[in-house]
Amino acid sequence: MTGSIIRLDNLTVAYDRHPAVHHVNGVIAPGSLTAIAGPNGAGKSTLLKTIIGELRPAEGSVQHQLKRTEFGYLPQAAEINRRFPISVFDTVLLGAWSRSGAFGSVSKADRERAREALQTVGLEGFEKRSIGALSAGQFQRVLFARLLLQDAKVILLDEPFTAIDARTTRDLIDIVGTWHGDGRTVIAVLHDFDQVRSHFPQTLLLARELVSWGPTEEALSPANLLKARAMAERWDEDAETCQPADRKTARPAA
Ligand SMILES: Nc1ncnc2c1ncn2[C@@H]1O[C@H](COP(=O)(O)OP(=O)(O)OP(=O)(O)O)[C@@H](O)[C@H]1O
Repeated sequence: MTGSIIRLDNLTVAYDRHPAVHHVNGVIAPGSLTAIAGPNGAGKSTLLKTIIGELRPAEGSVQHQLKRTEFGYLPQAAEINRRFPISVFDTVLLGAWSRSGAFGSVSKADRERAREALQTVGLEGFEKRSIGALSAGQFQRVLFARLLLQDAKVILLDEPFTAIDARTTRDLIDIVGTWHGDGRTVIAVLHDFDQVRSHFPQTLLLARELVSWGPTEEALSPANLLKARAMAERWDEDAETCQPADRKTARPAA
C-alpha cells in the first residue's frame, strides 16, 4: 500500500489558543485501517474533526483531494442528540443525502439500500421505531447502517465501540473489516488496545504530540505507551500558546 489519501503537514490545532494537537506530520495511505489511540485529552477527537474540516488548523494543514461528502464520520455518542423525533429508517436515509441533496427526494434504489443496510446491521423490523427508543448498541448499529448507505471513501469513527456490548462490537468490527476489504480508508479512535492489536494494522499514538505512527505492534510498544503516559502527565491545561515542540515525522502506512 503506497501513496497518501490524507497528509498531515505540521498540523497544530488549538481551542482559543489552548493547544490540543501539536505539529503532527504523516500520511494516511489509501485503503489503510488505522487506529488513533492515546490518553484522555490527547487530541484524538480534535484530530478527526480537523481531518473532516470541522475544525481549522492553527498552524500547518490537512491535505487531500476529497470532497466533504466522500468522508463518512461517526462522532462520539455523547455528541449526538437522540431526542430528535426521527425514525430509524429516516436516520439511515440521511446517509443518502449527498446523492439526494438537502431537499431532493430519495431514490427508490437508496430506499432499498437503506433496507439492506438495516439487515446488514441486524435491525430488520426496526424501520419505524424512533431513534430515542433504541438501546445504545442498537443506535450504534443504526449509525453504521447510515454509513453503509453513505458509501464514503474515507470513514472516521470516534470511539465507535464505547459502551457497546461484546456481540454488537463483534458485528460492527466485522463491518469495519468489510469496509477495509472494499478498499475504503478507515480511521477509528479507540481506547481498547486489545481491539486495536487484533483488528487495526496501523496505529497513530497521540499525546497531543505524535508519539508513534506505524504498524500497530511497534506503535504500541511498551516504550511508546510509557512515553505517551509521561507526556500526558506533563500537560499544562492552561498553556496559553502553542509551545514549539520537536517536529516528529510519521512513517507512511504500509
Ligand atoms: N470545544 C472545545 N473547546 C475547548 N477545549 C476543547 C474543546 N474540545 C476539546 N477541548 C480540549 O482539547 C483537548 C483535547 O480534547 P479531545 O476531545 O480532542 O481529546 P481526546 O483525545 O479525544 O479525549 P478523550 O479520550 O477523553 O475523548 C482537551 O484538553 C479538551 O479539554
